[in-house]
Amino acid sequence: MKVYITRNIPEAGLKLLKDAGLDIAVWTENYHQPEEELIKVLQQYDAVLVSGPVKVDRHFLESCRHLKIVSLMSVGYDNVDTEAARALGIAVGNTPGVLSGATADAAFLLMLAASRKAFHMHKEIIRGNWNFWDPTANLGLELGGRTLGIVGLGKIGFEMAKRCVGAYDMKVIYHNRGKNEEAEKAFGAVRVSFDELLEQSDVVSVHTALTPETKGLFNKNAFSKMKPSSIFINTARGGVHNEADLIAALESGTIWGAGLDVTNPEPMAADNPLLNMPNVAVLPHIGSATVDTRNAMAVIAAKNVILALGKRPLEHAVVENIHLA
Ligand SMILES: NC(=O)C1=CN([C@@H]2O[C@H](COP(=O)(O)OP(=O)(O)OC[C@H]3O[C@@H](n4cnc5c(N)ncnc54)[C@H](O)[C@@H]3O)[C@@H](O)[C@H]2O)C=CC1
Ligand SMILES: O=C(O)C(=O)CO
Repeated sequence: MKVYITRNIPEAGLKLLKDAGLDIAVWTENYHQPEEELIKVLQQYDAVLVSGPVKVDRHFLESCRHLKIVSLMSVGYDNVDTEAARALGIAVGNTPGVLSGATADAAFLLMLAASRKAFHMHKEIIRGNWNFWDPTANLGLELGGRTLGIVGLGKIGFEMAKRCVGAYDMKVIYHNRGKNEEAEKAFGAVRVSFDELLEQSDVVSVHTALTPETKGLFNKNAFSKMKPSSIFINTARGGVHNEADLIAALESGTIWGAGLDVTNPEPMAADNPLLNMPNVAVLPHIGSATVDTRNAMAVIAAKNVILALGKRPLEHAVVENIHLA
């Protein structure tokens, strides 16, 4: 059986695949393989491990209907047409849980960096602008006892709440599809409407999946309901906020600052105005990028491939394997 990997993955995952006797090939070029070329290559493979931003749409899936599994090395699956995969009998796996702590760390880092203008200060030193200690310059915001509003309180949102409560005793409110009893018990988190969350939060941190309902959720209307002293954090997907509206909200002082690990498009252009705003911190989608987490993600993604090819249920399924033994 042959497995194609769309971008090199940690050795722990490769080893599992090799030890299972699978024949593997990895795309190692310094650019993403063009979609049509990838589809052509995949005609020779039984499974694909998607370890990069590949658009697994209906055209892709119909062109690769022989695949037993699309194994994502990510928890997010907004790049996959899951309805088409289900209809075509192609299993889809993902890697939830193991990346929650690392991604919440990135959200926490962005919150602190934006609140103290840290990335901007770093650039100012490089520019030679560290002149003197000024009692009225470079002032940031403190987080102690403030209100954290989490939109999408699932696994990563929970870890973010844990950090903010532990470090700053922040009050947690949340907006979610369902009640999160564990968070209510652990942090006294209170479920509120989306508008209440916007109006009451000092920090709004987004942790939902990108879906038709959450696409562009943070637009001019949403930002207008936030406090002028508030900070917007997005480590979910860039499509959840409208970038032009975010820039306008920051420029007009409608909100105070922002921290982004995800943008739309990715990569962000080097001349994007957000990169020159003092109260904004941007990272290049590195939420899950720690050695331990990427190893763990690679292992799950590899296991899902092995399970699908062995006609067994996946460890983590977005679309379950219908070809069970
Ligand atoms: N920056 C990065 O490197 C990473 C980003 N992510 C993103 O984070 C997202 C969340 O991951 P997890 O916490 O593991 O997922 P999860 O499924 O545990 O949590 C998502 C939460 O959002 C809620 N939700 C979904 N639609 C909603 C809506 N319309 N309104 C309110 N709440 C809604 C769900 O009920 C759930 O509680 C992923 O889908 C992915 O896009 C994940 C990992 C790394
Ligand atoms: O897992 C995801 O969804 C990511 O964005 C990368 O870890």
